[in-house]
Amino acid sequence: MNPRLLKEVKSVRMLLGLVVLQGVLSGILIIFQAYDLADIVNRVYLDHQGFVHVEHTIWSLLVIIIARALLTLFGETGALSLATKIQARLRLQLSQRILDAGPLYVNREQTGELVNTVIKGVEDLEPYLARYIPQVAITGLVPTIILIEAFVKDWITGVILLVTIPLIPFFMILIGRQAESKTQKQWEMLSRLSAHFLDVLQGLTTLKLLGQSGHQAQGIERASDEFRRATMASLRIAFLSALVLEMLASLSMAMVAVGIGLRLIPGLISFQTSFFLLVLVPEFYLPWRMLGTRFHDGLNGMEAAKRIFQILDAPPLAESHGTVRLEDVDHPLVFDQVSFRYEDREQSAIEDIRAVVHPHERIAIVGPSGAGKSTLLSLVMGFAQPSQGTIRLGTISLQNLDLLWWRQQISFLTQNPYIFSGTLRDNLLMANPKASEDQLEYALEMSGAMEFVKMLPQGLDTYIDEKGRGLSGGQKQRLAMARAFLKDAPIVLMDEPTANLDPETESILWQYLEKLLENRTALVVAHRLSTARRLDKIWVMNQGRLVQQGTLRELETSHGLYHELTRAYRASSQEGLYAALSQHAKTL
Ligand SMILES: Nc1ncnc2c1ncn2[C@@H]1O[C@H](COP(=O)(O)OP(=O)(O)OP(=O)(O)O)[C@@H](O)[C@H]1O
Repeated sequence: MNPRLLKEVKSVRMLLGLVVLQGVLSGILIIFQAYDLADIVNRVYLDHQGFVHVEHTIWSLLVIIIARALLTLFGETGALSLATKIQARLRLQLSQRILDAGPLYVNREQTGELVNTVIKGVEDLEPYLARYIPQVAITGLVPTIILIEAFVKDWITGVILLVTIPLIPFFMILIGRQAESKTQKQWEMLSRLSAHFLDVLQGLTTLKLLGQSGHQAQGIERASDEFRRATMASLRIAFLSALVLEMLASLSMAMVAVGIGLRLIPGLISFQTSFFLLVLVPEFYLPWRMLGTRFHDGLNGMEAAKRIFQILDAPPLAESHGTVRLEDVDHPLVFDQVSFRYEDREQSAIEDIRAVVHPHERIAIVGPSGAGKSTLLSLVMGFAQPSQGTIRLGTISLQNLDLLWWRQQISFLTQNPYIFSGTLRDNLLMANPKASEDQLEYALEMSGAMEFVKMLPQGLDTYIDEKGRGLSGGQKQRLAMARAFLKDAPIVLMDEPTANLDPETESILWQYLEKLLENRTALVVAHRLSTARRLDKIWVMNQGRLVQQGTLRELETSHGLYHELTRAYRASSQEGLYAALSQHAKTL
């Protein structure tokens, strides 16, 4: 068993103990049941005794049957509650883990596959935890008790049982190995199918415009066909296993029956003992047969457990666990030889950045695609730790700061702000749950969102669908800005929030953004030169390095990269800016 899952199971060992105890008690009752049954048949058919003589045995049989039914009921409930307890805890741990790991981790993983693991994977654990695990313990105990009883009653039957039983686990292991690899394949195929489907959903607009939706439908069909084949292959193994177990158990039972029959005719064994043994022997093999079936039912869970613990135990993308909280953030933000490399990349995304952001200074970061601008912001937000060097607030390394506190000091505006399903009010209050109605109104006014919120039928209580469907890009940006005003954090990070908007909306929004940036420290990834010009200083990045920095005037008068950029920008479009930047950087 997966050692990590074992640890989880151990945490509910009391419950597991009760479930196994129920199985064992039920097994012991089977012996009494067989005994009563044999006694009744013996008295009525062989000794021709009347009802009065067997009445108490019939009552005893009835009590045993009812007791076994009750035990089964308790056992089932206990096993299910054992499984749901572990499942609930794993679901919580997984979501916590994914939330803690942050956006860089989620970007790295395939979202569809993650969803599949958290939802279906955890669900698949139920048959494994509730049925297979208790059955392992029951299979170890019940046949042993029956075996001892068989030896006591008739040692020849005992020997036959003892000799035939190892064949069953032997074949189970043999077939089990095959089944495991087939189930692994089945799980991979399902994950691929989920990931593919989610990919298609998220990229539907692009696919439609590229005329690729038909092609993708074929892709889904292919993935689904592969999944079907993998499922059939694992089902074939499960059927084969059931067949082999059934055959082995039947053959063994036949051997016992022949052995008893041969001795019954010459009177070497009594009828009652023979009947008792014949009723009992199938119960000896039953736990093994059930173990086989439950093993196959639980295989998906075993496979899912591997992936679940892979996620839970993956090295964190380095959330820090510092505890330092400062009075305020009016200290320089120092980048001291900062480098960062993504785990699966050879080249560093950030290379030896040395710079200082003074309090209330507003920095524009420019550079071509892939220069490392977003990664730099991620490092500041603590989504990952530098591979080398440190980022410090004054003298304190970000790693030593209490991350929760640090993130409270930061507002982040992106190109595509996320609006959660819920009311507009819910969305705004996320930034400051204690905000008063006045503060909400102020934030809406300051971000220019009031105008359109007023027009909505239910104002702030209007329900917004997933991802802010029904709102324009500019409206979403205004709401994001309102969140930033509400949060009132002293540091603002932006990944140029107006980059996707038309020039007119952009210039209106900037009137509000400038108010937001007043008296705050800001790092703004600028995709437009006009944005860069609005801020105090400009950092020019290329291939992870900070290749130039200074005020607009300094950069314009120096014969550096920025000079090239502005020339290119004036000569053509913003694409020209970045093309020139890349070209220039290569010659540096
Ligand atoms: N999650 C990730 N895993 C692995 N590599 C990544 C990841 N995110 C970014 N990178 C790589 O790191 C480098 C820097 O990327 P980054 O997104 O920081 O650049 P950028 O300057 O913000 O680009 P853009 O302007 O296109 O957003 C790139 O080479 C990119 O491929």
